[in-house]
Amino acid sequence: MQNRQEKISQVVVTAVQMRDIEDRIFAAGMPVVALMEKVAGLIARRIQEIPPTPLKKGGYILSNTPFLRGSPQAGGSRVGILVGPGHNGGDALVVARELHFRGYEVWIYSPFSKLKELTSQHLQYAQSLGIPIYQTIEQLPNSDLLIDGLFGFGLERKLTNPIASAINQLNELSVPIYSIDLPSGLHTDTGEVLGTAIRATHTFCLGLWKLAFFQDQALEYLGKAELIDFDIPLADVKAVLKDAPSIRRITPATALANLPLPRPSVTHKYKEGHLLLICGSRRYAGGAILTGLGARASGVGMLSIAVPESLKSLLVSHLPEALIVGCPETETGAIAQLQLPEKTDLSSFNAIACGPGLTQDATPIVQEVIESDRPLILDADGLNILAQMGAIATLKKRQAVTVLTPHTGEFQRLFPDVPDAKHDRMQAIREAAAQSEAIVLLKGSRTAIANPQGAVWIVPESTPALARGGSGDVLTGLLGGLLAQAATKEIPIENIVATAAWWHSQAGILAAQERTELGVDAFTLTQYLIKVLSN
Ligand SMILES: NC(=O)C1=CN([C@@H]2O[C@H](COP(=O)(O)OP(=O)(O)OC[C@H]3O[C@@H](n4cnc5c(N)ncnc54)[C@H](O)[C@@H]3O)[C@@H](O)[C@H]2O)[C@H](O)CC1
Ligand SMILES: [K+]
Repeated sequence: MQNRQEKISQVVVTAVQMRDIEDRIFAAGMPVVALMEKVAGLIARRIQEIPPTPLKKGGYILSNTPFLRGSPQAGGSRVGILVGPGHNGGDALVVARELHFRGYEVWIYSPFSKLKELTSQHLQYAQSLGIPIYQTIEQLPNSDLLIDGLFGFGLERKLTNPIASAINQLNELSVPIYSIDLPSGLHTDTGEVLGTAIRATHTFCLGLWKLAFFQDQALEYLGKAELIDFDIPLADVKAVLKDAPSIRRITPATALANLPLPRPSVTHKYKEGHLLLICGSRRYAGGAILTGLGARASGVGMLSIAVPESLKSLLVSHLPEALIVGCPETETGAIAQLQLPEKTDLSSFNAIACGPGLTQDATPIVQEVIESDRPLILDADGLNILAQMGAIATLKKRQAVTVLTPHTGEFQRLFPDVPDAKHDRMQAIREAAAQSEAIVLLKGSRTAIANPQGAVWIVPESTPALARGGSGDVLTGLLGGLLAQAATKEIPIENIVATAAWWHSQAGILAAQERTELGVDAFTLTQYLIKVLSN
C-alpha cells in the first residue's frame, strides 16, 4: 500500500477541483480561518528554512542575497509582502505576522481597496502590530525578499493596470520572489499568463499540485516549485476526482515499480520481448544507432533493426547484439521495402517502433506497419507520413495499440483540428488520444501522455539538456524495448509509456548534473539510462 504522502504527490488538480475539495473540508467542519492559519504557518516555516539561493535573471546570477540566514536581526532581513484581495492575500498576511514575530523587518504592499473579510481582518491586525502598509508601488522600501500573495487559484480574468504594471516593476527588482500557491497572474489550469505574471524564484504549491505547474508556458514563472502538504484527507480528493479523468504526476515510486521489468529466473530471449525497430536512411544514419542504443538499455530480449542495406555494417558495429536487417533502398537511400529474414513476418515481433531517420521516402513501409496487428510506436518521419495519411481515420482502423511520440510541431501536423497544444497541452493530448484511439505522448519541457479514456500522466521534472538532436530517437528505442517486454508481462501499456518517459528524463537530469547541460548529447544520454537504475 502506498502511503498517503506518495498518493498526494501523484495528484494533479484543476482550480475547480481544488475549490471543490476545499469546500468539502470546510463543510466537514474545518474552519476556514484555521485552515489558513495552518497553511500559512507551514509556508512561514519553510521560508525560514530555505537556504539563500543565487538569484538568476535572464540566465545570469545577479547576487547571492543572504536573506533569512541565521538570526534575522543580525542579517537585517527585510521582507516585502504582496497582498491581494482574496485568501491568497490572507495567507500572505499570516506569513507577514509570523515573520514579524520572528524578528524580520516586514512591510506590506496592499494595493486593493476591497478585501475579502478574513483577509481584511488579518490586514487590520498587521496594522495594529505596527507593520508598515503601502498602497502604491512608488512607496515601497527596499527588501531582500518578496512574498507574492496577490492571487492564487481565484484569479479569473486578465490583470490590468495599475496592478499589471506594479507586477512588471516588481519583476524588474533584483530580489527573489516566493509565490504562494502559484505565481500571481498565471491561469491555474492552462498556465497561461493573464496579462502579466510574477516571475517567482520559488513557488509553494498548496495542498495538491495544480495543472499549471506542468504546462510549458508557466515554467519560466514558477522558479523552484514545492508542494506544501497541509493534510488534505485522501477521501475528499477521491470524492471530487472520481468522475473526472485523472491527471497523474509520474513519481519515482510509480516509475520504479516497473523498473527493471520483472524477469523470471527461467526464461529465454523471445520470452523477454522481441522488438523490431524500423529506422534510418543514408541521410540520417545516426538516428538508427541512437534508437538502437535506447532499445538496448531497455533490456529487451531480442532486438531486430531494419535499415537500408547500405547502413547494415555501420549498425552491426555499434549494436553487435542486434539482428540487423538490411533492406532494399530507394535511390535517395531510404528503406524501399521491408525484407525480413526467412520465416519471419511482422507477427514475429511483440512490438514495432518505426520512424527515426526514415525520411518521407519510406512512406510504403510506414503504411505497411500501420496495417499490421502489432503494438506500434510511431515517431519522427513515421508521424509525418501518418499525418499525410490522415492520422485519426488511419489510426481508428488499427486493431493493436499505437503509441505516438510527437513534439509540438508534429502534434499540430497530426491533429490540425484539435485545440492548440501550445495553449493547453493536457486538453490537446486528451482530445487527440480520444479521437485517434491511440496513446499520445507529447514531448516538451514536461512531457505528457494521454490514453483514449482521458487519463493523463505527466513527467514532473526534466532538463533543457534534452532539447537536443537525437534525444527523441533514444526515447523511441527505450519505449519500444519496454513495450516489447511488457507485451509478454501483462503490464498496462500506459504505465510502460509513462515509465519510459520518466526514465529518459531522469537520465538527462543525471547526465546534466555530472556533465553540465551542455554535455548531454544523445549518445551520452544512452550511457546514463542504466545509471538511473543502478544509482
Ligand atoms: N486550497 C486551499 O484549500 C486553500 C487555499 N487558500 C488560499 O486561498 C487562495 C484562493 O483564494 P480565493 O480568495 O478564492 O482567490 P484569490 O486569493 O486567488 O483571489 C481572488 C480574488 O481576486 C479577485 N480577482 C480575480 N481576478 C482578478 C483580476 N484580474 N483583477 C483583480 N481582482 C481579481 C476575485 O474577485 C477575488 O476577490 C488559494 O490560492 C490559497 O492561496 C487558503 O488560505 C488555505 C486553503
Ligand atoms: K500568488
